[in-house]
Amino acid sequence: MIGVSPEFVAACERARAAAERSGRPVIVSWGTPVPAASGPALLASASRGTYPAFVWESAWTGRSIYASGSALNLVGWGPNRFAAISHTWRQQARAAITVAAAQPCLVGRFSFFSSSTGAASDRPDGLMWLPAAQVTLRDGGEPVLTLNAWITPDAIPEQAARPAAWHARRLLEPAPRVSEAEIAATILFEQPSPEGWRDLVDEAVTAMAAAEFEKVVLARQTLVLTHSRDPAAELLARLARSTAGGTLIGVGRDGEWLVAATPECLVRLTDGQVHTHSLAGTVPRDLDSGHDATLTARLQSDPKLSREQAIVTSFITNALRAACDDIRADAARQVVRLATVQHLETSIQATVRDRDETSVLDLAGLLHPTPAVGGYPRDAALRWIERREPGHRGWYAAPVGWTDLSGDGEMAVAIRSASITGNRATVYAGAGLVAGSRAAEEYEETRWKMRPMLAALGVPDMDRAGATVPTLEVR
Ligand SMILES: C=C(O[C@@H]1C=C(C(=O)O)C=C[C@H]1O)C(=O)O
Repeated sequence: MIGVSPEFVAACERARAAAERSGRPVIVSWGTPVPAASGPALLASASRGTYPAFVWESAWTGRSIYASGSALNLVGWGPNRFAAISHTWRQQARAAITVAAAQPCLVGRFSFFSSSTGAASDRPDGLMWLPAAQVTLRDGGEPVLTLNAWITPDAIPEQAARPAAWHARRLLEPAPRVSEAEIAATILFEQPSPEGWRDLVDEAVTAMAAAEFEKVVLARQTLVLTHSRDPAAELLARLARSTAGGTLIGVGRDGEWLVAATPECLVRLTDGQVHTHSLAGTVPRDLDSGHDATLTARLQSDPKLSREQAIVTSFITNALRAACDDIRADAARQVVRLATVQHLETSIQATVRDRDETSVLDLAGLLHPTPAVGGYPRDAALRWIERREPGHRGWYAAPVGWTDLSGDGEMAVAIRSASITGNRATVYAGAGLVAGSRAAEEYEETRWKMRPMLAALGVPDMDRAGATVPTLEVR
């Protein structure tokens, strides 16, 4: 049981004095190792309830973050939302007071599209926040609990320290077990319908034949009614145990959850070094290893899939030029194998030119959306998506992640994702279209991509169920 740590209260008093001197509120963070904390328990604690929640289990860096509550929200609107939040965070970070083992970070997510005028809808296009309490786990390291507060000149330290201590207790106290019971969920509808999908793919292929654009990613949504008591917590627990693969993400804010198990990293920044990849081109997996290898060979040799992925590589290397030098794309492409699909991947590295002025958020702003989820040329493809794709993308295929006080961090692309409100989940998947794409094949591809999320939600696999329907032979 954690009370309000006297050391944190003392740090809040220091921050108050600093805020009084400067006339501006100051971030204060205090940290302590919590050796007994475990990933699955933290996942369960962070994902229940209605408080601001952030869960991150990175497949790329091995870093996990479990966070509860918010000490400070940064909201941004419009196409400039990444740079605006980055700028404000940099100012806050410069004055921040960190004590002991503190590892504060800003966490959150962005929308795929932005309102051009700002404040056009009630949901900000970008929302990142400093959690009240967070536990960070790194491969091989001890879990560290960090308490954060934003201290104004007139704050009373004992009071200002309380929310962080309360959220820390919530994170570290054992949560009730997430139900392991068989779950069930029902598909309500698909958007667009299979026929609508066919028409849209044909329309996109015609637009590409008329050279309006070279590639566009068309997405569809499956709306699911879940019968879980706590859908986000149960879904995250199931995805963590499943073979879905990728980085596990849960973002709970304002009564809505974004949940993803994504293979796609938008960008990572560590000490001025940029890591990213172009991930595109898809074939399914097969349980039979011989057939699986044949599919991999097709992935590596099909000129259409190669083209789809090369467009992404060249876009990323060009976009990074605005802030980076020494941009290198690996000569050899890799294959990323997931539970139901496999993709082509090219690793890309670069060095940031001005470390003081470039955070992982600025880099995300340069890259989003890449042609892996938007299209190429970008503006023409995005205009087509906005006009023709039914339903809003919301947080789907958009940046989500974290950044620390130095601007380092990880941003993922929220694909293989679902958004959950109450007992309704919307599952998203898209497919890259180029000249020669066929509607039926692309539809199948989106079904494979949705499968792990639908399975974790409890939607039965109708293909497999069909195979087990008993048959009576009548004579
Ligand atoms: C758009 C999605 O995935 C993207 C599209 C891919 C493709 O078209 O082959 C492959 C990987 C992702 O970059 C999605 O999963 O929703």
